[in-house]
Amino acid sequence: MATALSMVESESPRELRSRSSAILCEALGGTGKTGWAQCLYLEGSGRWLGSDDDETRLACDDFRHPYAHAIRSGKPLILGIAEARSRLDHEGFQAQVSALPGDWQLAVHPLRAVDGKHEWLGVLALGASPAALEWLRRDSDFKAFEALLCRLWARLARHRGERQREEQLRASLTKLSDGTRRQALSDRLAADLLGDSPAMQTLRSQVVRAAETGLAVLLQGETGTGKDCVARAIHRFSTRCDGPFMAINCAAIPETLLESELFGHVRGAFSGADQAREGLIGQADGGTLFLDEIGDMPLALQAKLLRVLESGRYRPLGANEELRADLRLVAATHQPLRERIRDQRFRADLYYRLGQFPLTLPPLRERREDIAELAEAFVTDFCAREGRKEVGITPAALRQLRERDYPGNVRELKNLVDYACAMTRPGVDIDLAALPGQAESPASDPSVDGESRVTGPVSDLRQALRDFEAELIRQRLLYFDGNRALAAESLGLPKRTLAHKCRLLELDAK
Ligand SMILES: Nc1ncnc2c1ncn2[C@@H]1O[C@H](COP(=O)(O)OP(=O)(O)OP(=O)(O)O)[C@@H](O)[C@H]1O
Repeated sequence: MATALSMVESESPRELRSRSSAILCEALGGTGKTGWAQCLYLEGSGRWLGSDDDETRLACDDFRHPYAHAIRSGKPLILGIAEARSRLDHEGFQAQVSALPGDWQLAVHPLRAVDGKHEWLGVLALGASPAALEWLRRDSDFKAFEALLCRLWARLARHRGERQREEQLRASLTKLSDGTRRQALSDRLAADLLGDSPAMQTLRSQVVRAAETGLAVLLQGETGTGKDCVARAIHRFSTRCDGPFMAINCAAIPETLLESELFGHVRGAFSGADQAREGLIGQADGGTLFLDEIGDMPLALQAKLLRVLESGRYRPLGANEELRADLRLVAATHQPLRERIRDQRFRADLYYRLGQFPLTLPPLRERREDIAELAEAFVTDFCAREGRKEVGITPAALRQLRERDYPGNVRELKNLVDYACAMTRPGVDIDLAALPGQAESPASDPSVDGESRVTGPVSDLRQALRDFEAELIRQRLLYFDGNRALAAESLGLPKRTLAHKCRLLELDAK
């Protein structure tokens, strides 16, 4: 009963084999010195037998060991150890029996399931004196033991097989659902980060991956490629989405103010600090801190930022105590940070810490196929913003947009489309003439006639250009109701240059 219980309590075929071998060794003579027993298992493919104790593999069609004979005949066999040593020269088998006394015998019992399936399980190898083996074979308990072993083994093996299959299924389901979930997130992201080019698809799936982790993300890309959009998306798709998203442009804030903006200060920390103020690091606790233009951060602050990233601790200006903040950092730059490191203007250790998950945003020139989708979306946005009926873009204008260069990337394209929308009569499709720099094209809007035509025969090119320039600026000023800032922006000119031209051309704002 104790033997049966010990076998029944086995939780795996391997454990059952080990317990059974120990029980048999003991039955054959106590400590194992007078008996040897081993259960070999038939590997899943049915091609070889293996031992739990070592790496031994014994092929079932290799008759240089006795197990192949027992499996082949389906019957137990018995042979003297001395004979086995001289006749059966399989290396693995010889290693098994080399330590057994020559006057012992080896009994091999093929084992198969005793249920309807009769699957082969393995073999039971017993070494002992002929008398001990004879006694064992005659013992009715041994038959019961063998039957129990086969029954339990088959059940455990099947159960295990099912469990493994279940685990595999679960794993593949998880994988599948992970994949499906990520795809769904990527698709959702496509509503904000437009573009169907392979580069944008890759970027969106990287954003989803980055959002899943808590790693610091470094966004690198030219101006206007969408770094700000990506930083916000990473926050929105992360587990921190309910926490704050704090953003700061390190280039836009004077060096002296940047530290207190980031770290905060206590009352009286510096002259004018009549109130304590929490910095952005503290405010971003539980959320995301987005540091734009990180390449412009002064070296002294870089060291302090590194400390925040390494330890989660920071000290507000003038404070004695350190505070803790749990935040994810997303940093962005259009600068080649490696060059800044070479120039010793950026810390290499911070660069590597920031770039735990580096992401590079492709410039628009490398994904021209996205221009049409972007332009159409920007027209739709404009119409919605201005409460206008939705319009399209003519094929000629679209072709022109695709062929242009955009050093300012998507931002430049967006501004251009906004301008073209503004220059087009409501309800009319955006045509070539509405795009800046389209002097020779027919105008879709009478208001831009003056911009797009050089009238009369030209006998003096300089004068014609001056007239054209004056007319163009006059029209723009009219269009923007005399607002020089808007007119200058729409012409890609600094405000001061436009003012200068107005003076030269004797144009007034009104
Ligand atoms: N893939 C995109 N789909 C839709 N809009 C985009 C995309 N990429 C950028 N934009 C738009 O272009 C403009 C500029 O984007 P953003 O500010 O994110 O660029 P940036 O790389 O952060 O620029 P900078 O380096 O100058 O700060 C924004 O209006 C943004 O909404």
